Amino acid sequence: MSIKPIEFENGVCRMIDQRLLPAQEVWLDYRDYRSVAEAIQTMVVRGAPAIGVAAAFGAAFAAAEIEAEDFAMFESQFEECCAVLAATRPTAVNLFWALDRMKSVAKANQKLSLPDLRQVLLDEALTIAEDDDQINRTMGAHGQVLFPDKANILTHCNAGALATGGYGTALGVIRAAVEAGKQIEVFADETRPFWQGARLTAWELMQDDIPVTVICDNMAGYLMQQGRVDAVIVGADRITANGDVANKIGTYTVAVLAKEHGIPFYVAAPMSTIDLSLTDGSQIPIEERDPREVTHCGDTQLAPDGVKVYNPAFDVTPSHLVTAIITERGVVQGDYLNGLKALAQ
Ligand SMILES: CSC[C@@H](O)[C@@H](O)C(=O)COP(=O)(O)O
Repeated sequence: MSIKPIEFENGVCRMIDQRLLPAQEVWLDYRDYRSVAEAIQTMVVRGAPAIGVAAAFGAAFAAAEIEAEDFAMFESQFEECCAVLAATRPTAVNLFWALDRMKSVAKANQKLSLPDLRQVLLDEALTIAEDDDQINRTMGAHGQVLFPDKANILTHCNAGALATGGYGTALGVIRAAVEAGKQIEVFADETRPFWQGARLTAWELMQDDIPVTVICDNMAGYLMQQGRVDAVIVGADRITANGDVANKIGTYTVAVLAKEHGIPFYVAAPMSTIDLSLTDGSQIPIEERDPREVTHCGDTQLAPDGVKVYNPAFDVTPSHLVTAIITERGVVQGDYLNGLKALAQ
């Protein structure tokens, strides 16, 4: 069993507030697209696929709020609402993928009455959510064969059930290995500044009784040097046509360390994270977030008042450091340019 961070029932979208985990398990109710946009921006919901699922429900709420006499009028208002949702976070391409899918579905059903069109859009959001869970299970089955029994696996950030429609990408592969009967130990980087590893990965793996040890971000090299890491697996926010991978800040550092120590570095991501419109990682927009995430931990101040802060939320790992990319359509190794293109066809 694994948690689903986004649920929908009786016209209400419920999301577990990931800012409060693991100390408090609070579910928040959403009924309109502006508050969904705020939930994405403030990281109530986070993780590339989960952001896509939330945005799809946001778009469905927007459709329910729009009053229009014809499709042209509906479409222009719908696009404005989708632009509000799209402006929340720039790096994870799943956000734009989900909104584009909702806009295409609206266009394809433009002959429907407004109530029917609203229902079709809500059904599409529900499908995006359900499909994501299934995609992750398929990805897990493809990826778990890469892990030997008794493997110690290092992961960065949270690419688990909490970051998706369910089951997880990187943690989905780990779950699948455990379900296949393998004994797996996980090292979770704490993942400063938002602590996705210490707070979220540790919490969800403990819920499923998968052994996990939290380490500070600067401990990964020491562990690798001691031969205590057999493989690294992470998720992705955007993968470009040549296989460059944007993921949580600090992922690049882990990939360089893995290369130095001859440890395989795997990336697990659904096809909706692959952006073939970008040739390489230098074109990926990198989000910069509030300096307070660096200077404070909750209400505790960690750095002097007024100090200059730089807070990029993601970095790009060049494809030559990536051993394989695991998707629901199969595993690509080496020639990412042709391999990813072939999977996308
Ligand atoms: C399956 S999630 C993959 C990535 O989205 C994840 O590793 C990550 O970087 C999340 O960043 P976040 O800032 O928490 O949204």
